[in-house]
Amino acid sequence: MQERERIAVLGGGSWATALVKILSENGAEVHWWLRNEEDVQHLRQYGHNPRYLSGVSFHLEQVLPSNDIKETVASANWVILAVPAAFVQQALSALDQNAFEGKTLVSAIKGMIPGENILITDFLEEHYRVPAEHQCVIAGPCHAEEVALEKQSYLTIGSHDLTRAEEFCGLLRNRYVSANPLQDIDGVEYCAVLKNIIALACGIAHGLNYGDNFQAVMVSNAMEEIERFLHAIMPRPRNLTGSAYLGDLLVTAYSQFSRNRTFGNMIGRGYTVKSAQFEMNMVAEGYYAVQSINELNKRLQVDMPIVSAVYRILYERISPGVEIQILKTKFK
Ligand SMILES: NC(=O)C1=CN([C@@H]2O[C@H](COP(=O)(O)OP(=O)(O)OC[C@H]3O[C@@H](n4cnc5c(N)ncnc54)[C@H](OP(=O)(O)O)[C@@H]3O)[C@@H](O)[C@H]2O)C=CC1
Ligand SMILES: O=C(CO)COP(=O)(O)O
Repeated sequence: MQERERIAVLGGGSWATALVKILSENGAEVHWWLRNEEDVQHLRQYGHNPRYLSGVSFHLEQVLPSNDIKETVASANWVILAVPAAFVQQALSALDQNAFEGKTLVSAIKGMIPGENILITDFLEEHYRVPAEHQCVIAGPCHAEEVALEKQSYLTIGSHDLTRAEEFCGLLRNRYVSANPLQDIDGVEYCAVLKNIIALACGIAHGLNYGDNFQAVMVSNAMEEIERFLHAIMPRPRNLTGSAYLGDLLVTAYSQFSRNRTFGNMIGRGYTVKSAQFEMNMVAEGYYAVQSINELNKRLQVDMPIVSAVYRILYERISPGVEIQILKTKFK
């Protein structure tokens, strides 16, 4: 009999929960690290994550929840990181530098390490010596909430090593998930970071009562902004209309499930950053990412009017109304 794949999933939020569902239902043995002891106890007793996608049931012979990150990582060949970027350093702090030796690391994170302003894959290479070719990223337009409902979804697995990416695609594919490999790992990682910032801008405009006509122009201008940034930081031929680029931007910009759009909408309606964060109970990666991209762009000097507007609104307390009014004059 073929041995089961052993996969570690690190993180207890919506995306980690959705990934555990897909992987365990496909027959893998999933070692699942959650930071909260009570959540682990609840999962062990009832087979549900009490706080995220709580309607999803897990078979406990295949899903092994734990608070012990060392043991969780040591038990698996594949390690999936699904913690919001801002908490990655804290989450991994109990692990030593060689903890990931011989394993494939898969980042499901759409964010950057704040302060260091680097991608997750670069962080893993620099701090945990994980070679670039041992890494994958999960990209594509896919909300955890729709995975829970088993709605048709598409994922793109980025990796320098296409064989490894294809192997991981095989662990994900099922009745409602299609998965395809792609070599542009840095491009999809940066694009995922940027689309969250654009979704904040879309939410802000919606909160200010701008309509679909304006948002469509915002999104098409955003695609040009993303293209300029990618060309400056990681030039290579890529098809930006692909679902891991344009598709991911569209789902975040328009979906009712989008954390970033929801957060932006609250800001547009006059909430402070603190009150919007308190109200949401989930993490809008774009809030942290806009600071990193703004910092990187001091060197690159790419023309990024939407990203700059979001930065000024969130970090310099410039009025959302004023910033969107300025953008209005720049769009065509
Ligand atoms: N949700 C989605 O559909 C998708 C998400 N992603 C990406 O997945 C990553 C994880 O996001 P997602 O699952 O949505 O997260 P959620 O917003 O659903 O949940 C927030 C998570 O952050 C944790 N958290 C909050 N505050 C802290 C803190 N101070 N220290 C440590 N952990 C904290 C929470 O832990 P606790 O519950 O213990 O408070 C919880 O696990 C992000 O990079 C996101 O962009 C990618 C694709 C789809
Ligand atoms: O990246 C995501 C879906 O592809 C999730 O981010 P949002 O919740 O902000 O849309």
